[in-house]
Amino acid sequence: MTSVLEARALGKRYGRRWALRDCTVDVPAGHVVGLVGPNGAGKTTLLKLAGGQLEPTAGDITVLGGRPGATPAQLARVGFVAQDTPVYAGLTVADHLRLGERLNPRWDADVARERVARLGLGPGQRAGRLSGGQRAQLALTLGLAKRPELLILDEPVAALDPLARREFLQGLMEAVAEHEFSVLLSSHLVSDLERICDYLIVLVDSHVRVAGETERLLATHHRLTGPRRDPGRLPADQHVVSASHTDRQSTYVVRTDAPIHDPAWTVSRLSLEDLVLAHMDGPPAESRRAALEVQR
Ligand SMILES: Nc1ncnc2c1ncn2[C@@H]1O[C@H](COP(=O)(O)OP(=O)(O)OP(=O)(O)O)[C@@H](O)[C@H]1O
Repeated sequence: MTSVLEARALGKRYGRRWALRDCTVDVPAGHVVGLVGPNGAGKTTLLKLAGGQLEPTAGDITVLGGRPGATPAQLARVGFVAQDTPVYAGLTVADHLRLGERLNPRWDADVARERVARLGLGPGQRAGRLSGGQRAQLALTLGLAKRPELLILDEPVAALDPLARREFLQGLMEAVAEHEFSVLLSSHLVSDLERICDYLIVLVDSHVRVAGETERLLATHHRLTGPRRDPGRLPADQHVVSASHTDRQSTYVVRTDAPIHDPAWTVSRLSLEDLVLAHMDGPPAESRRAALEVQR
């Protein structure tokens, strides 16, 4: 199956600072992909590289098998809704739909009209007078009516109240079920991502910390609690994601494909939020086994 997003050693540098570095990831098509990470981790940078708004400084990126933004045909296959729900304040809802139709060769006018009617947006209303939630819905409508194979959404629900957020995500999921396209969206709200995403990418400090199908990630991450133990004494196939210790007790989050039989450990599953937080908290991979020594 074609990859929706394939990056090899991808990097973007602003001046001397890397916003994204050594990013290697291969996401199969047909997923709703959540991109999560702390402020400044490089999420918007990765999304803009995927949308063709930025050129890489290093490495390669392909989206749906093509170079992002390289040709009009490639541009037509990818929808991009930027972080600040970009609509034109002076234009009406109907103006936006006309503009969308003019600019997008695969424009689906029925989808646009039906969504606008369902949302109760008046065609004559100016976008500048809409609420934040309505503006987000209008931007989503434009993205959906473009009928992309991949829809990229940069923090689409950040400004929305919980109800508007739920409606927005429901609308997105209904559209995905109906038209079967891939979605790549960033958010700080892991509970929202947990509801709608079946694939997750965690970015930390401009690097991909972990990526994979959420079910698989949940099945291969475990919390181990037991008598204090040095990370060097864990089996080699247990990759330490995060660790904390008291004088007597150690708690590890580990990633492993193998079952854990050690009777010294109490083993528990993680929620997706715990899993994300463990990766965001944990030291970089190269220093994880030395983590206990550093803390002493
Ligand atoms: N145009 C720019 N010029 C210089 N530095 C930039 C520019 N855009 C982003 N950066 C820097 O690149 C890094 C990654 O930024 P990016 O916006 O991709 O992060 P993010 O994960 O989307 O953050 P947030 O969650 O806060 O939106 C940050 O350190 C940021 O300051």
